[in-house]
Amino acid sequence: MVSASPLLHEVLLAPVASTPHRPAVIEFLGDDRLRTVSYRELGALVDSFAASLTAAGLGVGDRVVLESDTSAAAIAALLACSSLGLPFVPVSPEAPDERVRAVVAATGPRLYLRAAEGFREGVRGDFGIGRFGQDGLRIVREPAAGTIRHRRELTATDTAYLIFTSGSTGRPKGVVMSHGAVTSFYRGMYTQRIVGGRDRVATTSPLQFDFSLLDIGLALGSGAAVVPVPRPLLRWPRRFLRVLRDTGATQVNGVPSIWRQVLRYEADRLAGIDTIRGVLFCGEDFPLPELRRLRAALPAARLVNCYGATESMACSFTDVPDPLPDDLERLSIGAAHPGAEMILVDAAGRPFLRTGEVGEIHLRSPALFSGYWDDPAATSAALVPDPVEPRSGQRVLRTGDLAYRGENGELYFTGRADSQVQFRGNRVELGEVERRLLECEGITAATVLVLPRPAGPELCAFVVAGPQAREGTLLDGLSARLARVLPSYMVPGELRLLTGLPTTENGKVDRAALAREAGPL
Ligand SMILES: Nc1ncnc2c1ncn2[C@@H]1O[C@H](COS(=O)(=O)NC(=O)C[C@H](N)c2ccccc2)[C@@H](O)[C@H]1O
Repeated sequence: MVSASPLLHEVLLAPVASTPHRPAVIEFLGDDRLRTVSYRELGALVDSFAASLTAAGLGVGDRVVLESDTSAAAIAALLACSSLGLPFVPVSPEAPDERVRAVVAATGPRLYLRAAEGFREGVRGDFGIGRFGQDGLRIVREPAAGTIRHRRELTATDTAYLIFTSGSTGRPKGVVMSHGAVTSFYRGMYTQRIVGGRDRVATTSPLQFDFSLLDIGLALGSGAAVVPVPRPLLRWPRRFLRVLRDTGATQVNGVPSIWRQVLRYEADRLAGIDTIRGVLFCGEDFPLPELRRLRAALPAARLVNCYGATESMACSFTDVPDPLPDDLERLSIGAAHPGAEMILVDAAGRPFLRTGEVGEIHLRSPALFSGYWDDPAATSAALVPDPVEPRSGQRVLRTGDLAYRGENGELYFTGRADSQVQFRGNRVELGEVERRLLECEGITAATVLVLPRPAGPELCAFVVAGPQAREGTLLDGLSARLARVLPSYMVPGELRLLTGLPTTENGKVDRAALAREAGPL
């Protein structure tokens, strides 16, 4: 039975009472060593951390920056914050100083919690400093005296966490998620029956990316175990697979890029790990040639395409068709999880139900964010009047994502509204060019950008070849093949073959890095 509580820690710690001895977190320590933390032990750690935070004088609403990768102690720290009404703000140990400084400047935390010894020299402020680990949470610098807060009881509307998204444009935005929003999303997720009490959920995303919070909620709310995959090992296919095998992971969650090198070099070794029975991915399109290779390596696994934005954590879970039809053009993102609804709205702002017509997805959901931290303008641009009944006072999330409704009633994501570019007087959907490139023999991943060139902007394609491709001749005739399926203005003027695509800290293709690498010719 999944807890109906609107508070994050109550939902995720429910198994402490029902299955205290089951593993809550299984940590890979390397060299065949694992550390298992039971639900009872996790609960005790949460209580210990909460006592330390209370003793430090923190009160409801005080922000706590949490710098850590996912671990039993980090999960205990975020649950301890949750139990005291302290919004936690996760940042990665890999995050550059200036990004952490921006988050600290924006949120004014009372406390900066760090897992590892040592401390960033470049981030200063009048916040308190604490360190936490398996043996407890230690305040090494007292937080400054707090403002008087007239709060004692936690409610569903209190803030559980802030996630700063790099945002496709400029200044990072702090997505404010309430307890009620997160637990509403979790309850919608649990209806999909993705994992059960005996599962082990490998999580590969950094804690600053809410995919990690989905994984933690998926596991703990189901009485399963979280298996944090050490981030440095993700770069080495054999080491990544070694973690999955040695921990007995049954569910592996991550963005599509975590599979790129595994599928290119170690598909057979992946196929040999027969404990894996589910994969969930999100964040961007999973290139279909790679998805076919994943399906071939894990024929019995349930593959779930999870779509959504940090402003509602996510919103749909759609099983990948099995078998994958040969002529499949794109994956479905289905319909929103129970309790939420995706509406398509046309350019005039009118909702429509017609099939085959592209509209912008607007999300009606109890899991919507409270707003962007300290940014009312961006908030009102994202939380817009319900297009079905604007007079109702209801707000929906304007996602910026484009999709059409198929004959089966399911939605098909076609790209972001801002990835539609005007190119040589024509409207080009870069995702469409990428999709056509992926249909070409031997290409397993592709990203297309418009880059400035002396003779004017140019469509530049960056492609990755599959293991069998003859790289020497792969690009030959590629433009000619594309010209048969794309209008001439959509055929990239530049084609580059790469061994991999650069990714952001959250694991998505890093378009800015590609643009820098490609630089002005
Ligand atoms: N399955 C998809 N196919 C294709 N494009 C997608 C997909 N999931 C997102 N996206 C894209 O990514 C955008 C959201 O980006 S984000 O705000 O950084 N958040 C995320 O990417 C992760 C998201 N919070 C999440 C966390 C946990 C599970 C699922 C989703 C969406 O608006 C889509 O454009």
